Amino acid sequence: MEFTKMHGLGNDFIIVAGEHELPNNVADLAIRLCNRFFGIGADGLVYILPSDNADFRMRIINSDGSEAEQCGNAIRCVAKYVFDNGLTSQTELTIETLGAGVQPVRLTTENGVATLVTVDMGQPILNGLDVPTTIDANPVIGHSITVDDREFAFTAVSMGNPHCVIYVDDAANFDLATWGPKLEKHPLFPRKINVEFAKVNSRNQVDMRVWERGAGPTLACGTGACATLVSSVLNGLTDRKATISLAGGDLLIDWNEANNRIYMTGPAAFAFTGTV
Ligand SMILES: N[C@@H](CCC[C@H](N)C(=O)O)C(=O)O
Repeated sequence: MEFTKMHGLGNDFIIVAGEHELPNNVADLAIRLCNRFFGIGADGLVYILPSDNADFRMRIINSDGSEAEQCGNAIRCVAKYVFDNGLTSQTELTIETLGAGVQPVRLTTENGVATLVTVDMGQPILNGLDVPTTIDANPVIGHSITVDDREFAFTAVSMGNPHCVIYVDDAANFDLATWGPKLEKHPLFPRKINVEFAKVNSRNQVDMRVWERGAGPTLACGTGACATLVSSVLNGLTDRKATISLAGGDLLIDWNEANNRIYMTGPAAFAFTGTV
C-alpha cells in the first residue's frame, strides 16, 4: 500500500488515495499503521475517496481505530494533496466529510503548490443533546463537570465532531495527560469528546492545547480551534475573528455573523511518501 505522510501544524496523518472505499479492516489498519513504535506513526489514517456529491470525499480514522466525523487539519491536507498531485487544477473545490457534510475549500497557491487552505467548516452545533452531551440545554455554556476532586466549567460545541472547551490559567503547561483522558470518557459525553484547554490572551488571540478523542494529545486540532473560537465568542471573551495558537502553530478562525459559518485558514505540509 502506498501512502503519503502529511501534517497540519504537526497534527499528522497517513494519507491513502486511489481506493474507492475503506477496507473492511480499516480500524485494525489504523491502529497498526499509526503506532509510533511499530508502525509509520500518525494521529490518524485518512482516505481520499471518490464522491457523488463533491469533488472528493475523505474519511478519517483516529489512531485508536475509531472513526471521526470530521477533521479540520486533515481536510486541509487532503486539499493540498489533490491540488499538488494534479488530481484537480481547481483552487476552489468541495470535499465531502462523514459528519459535517460537503465543505467548500479555497486554496492559496504559489508556483503550482498550495501554501494556505481556507475551509468553510459550516455552522457550529450548540444544542447540548446534539453535540452530543447528556445536557438538555442550548447552548451549553460554562457547565460544571467534576473529575476526581477537581471541578471544571465547559462549553460544548460540535463541528460535526464533539468538543468541550475549558478555560485554564496556563494552557501551554496544562497537565493534559491527567485530565484529558478522564474528561474525554466522562459520562456526560455519550460519544466521548475532544477536550480543548484554552487561555484567552486578548480579544483576537487564544492559546489552546488539545486532548483528542481517539488520539490523545496532538500538536493541533482544526475543529478544536473552531470550537474554541465559538466558545470564546459565546462566553464574551473574544471577537468573532481570532488567532488560535496551538502547540504546532497558529490557525485563523473567523465566525461569520451574517451566515453563521466558520472559516478556518492554515497551512498543510508534506512529510514523506512510502510503501507499507
Ligand atoms: N485533529 C482533528 C480532529 C480529529 C478527529 C478527532 N480526534 C475526533 O475523534 O473527533 C482536527 O484537526 O480537527
